[in-house]
Amino acid sequence: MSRYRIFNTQDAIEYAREFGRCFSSDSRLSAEEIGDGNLNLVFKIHEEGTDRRLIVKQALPYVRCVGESWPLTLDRARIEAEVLLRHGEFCPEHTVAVLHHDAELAIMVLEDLSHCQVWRAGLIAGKAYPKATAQLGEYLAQTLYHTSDFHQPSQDKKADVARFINPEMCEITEDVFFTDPYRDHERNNINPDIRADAERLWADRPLKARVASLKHAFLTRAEALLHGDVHSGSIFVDEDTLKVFDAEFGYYGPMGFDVGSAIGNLLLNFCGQPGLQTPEQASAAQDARIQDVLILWQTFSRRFAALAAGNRDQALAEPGYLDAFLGQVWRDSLGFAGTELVRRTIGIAHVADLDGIADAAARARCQRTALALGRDLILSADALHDSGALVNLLTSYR
Ligand SMILES: Nc1ncnc2c1ncn2[C@@H]1O[C@H](COP(=O)(O)OP(=O)(O)O)[C@@H](O)[C@H]1O
Ligand SMILES: CSC[C@H]1O[C@H](OP(=O)(O)O)[C@H](O)[C@@H]1O
Repeated sequence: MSRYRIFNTQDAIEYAREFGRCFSSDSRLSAEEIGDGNLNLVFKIHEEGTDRRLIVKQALPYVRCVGESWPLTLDRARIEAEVLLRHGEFCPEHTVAVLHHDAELAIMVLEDLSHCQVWRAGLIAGKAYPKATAQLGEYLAQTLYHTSDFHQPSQDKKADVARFINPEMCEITEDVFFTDPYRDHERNNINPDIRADAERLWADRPLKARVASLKHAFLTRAEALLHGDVHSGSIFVDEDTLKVFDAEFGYYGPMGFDVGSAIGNLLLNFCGQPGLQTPEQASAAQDARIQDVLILWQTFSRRFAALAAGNRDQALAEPGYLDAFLGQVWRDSLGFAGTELVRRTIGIAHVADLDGIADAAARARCQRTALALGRDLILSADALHDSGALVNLLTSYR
């Protein structure tokens, strides 16, 4: 019989005391449930009179934001813990630390990062984190390179592809990223003011053909162990720190999906700026987001190339191949970034960068920008040969 049960705050306190190994036995602990994501319970445990804190995260047997009508595998908690541990081997400075996990209870104990801010909230508030995009590029290069065939021995990699197969979570992405937003589906969440724009997208056959090819890449290309949902709400930052968390969608997939999700979320913030701040502030923030995208790609691609210079596979080390491969990752990233813009605007899961805009007319304008830019990125990914071409495209949306 399974030991699984849904935790309350008292269970979380006892669990943290036993497995967190940082609280003294006679200390008084308090807990609050702080989960604001779509899927899980998250408890913050605090030792009274000290600054010692831990996080206890537990998967529910269903999608939290929908309810018990959408059952969901508990194995996602094992995957999340194991992806974070694996990414932590290669990039400990930018991966949240997993202190303990238990697959049967679908639970993990994490370092507490509440001294940092969720990046999305910071970007919406107009805060600058000058190191963040280079740090994220470093995280992506380290984790994607070290779990790819450029580094992993072939048999080890295939065993890991099986270990991280994650079919149920991938199916969610396959549906909510690549399928639902391109047709009239009950799971979509569409602002009535932009319904006509969504309907135009549903009739756009060249666009849907490109989305089909991106979905096909997501279904078939096991290039590296992805985080699987690198959005700005899955990243904590402060002036010096960047830490990625929430990796339950991890699996072996195309690298451009992680890079593109990160770029897409920077661009969602770019699109929301005219509705979030004064025109002068919005203009400066949009410049900053364009720079962020460039720095992210530059750091990722340069670090990846430097790591791959020492790669083990003689055939993959053939001169010219690495450049060709990174060119493919660039094109994939732009396409996947486009699908992130579209799905966060009219699909099931939205973002505060757009939905948080108070004025309804401004919100609709920014959502239209996100849809149009998303469409453009998907359709023109193969023609945007370098970052200069991307800057020109983004500048035309300012
Ligand atoms: N390690 C952590 N430290 C501090 N807060 C955290 C930590 N992990 C999660 N949280 C908080 O809990 C929220 C939900 O966590 P998340 O992992 O995104 O859940 P879900 O899997 O349901 O999306 C985050 O937005 C953040 O506020
Ligand atoms: C019904 S799952 C939709 C959506 O939820 C996940 O987001 P979060 O990290 O905020 O929990 C993921 O992006 C899924 O696509």
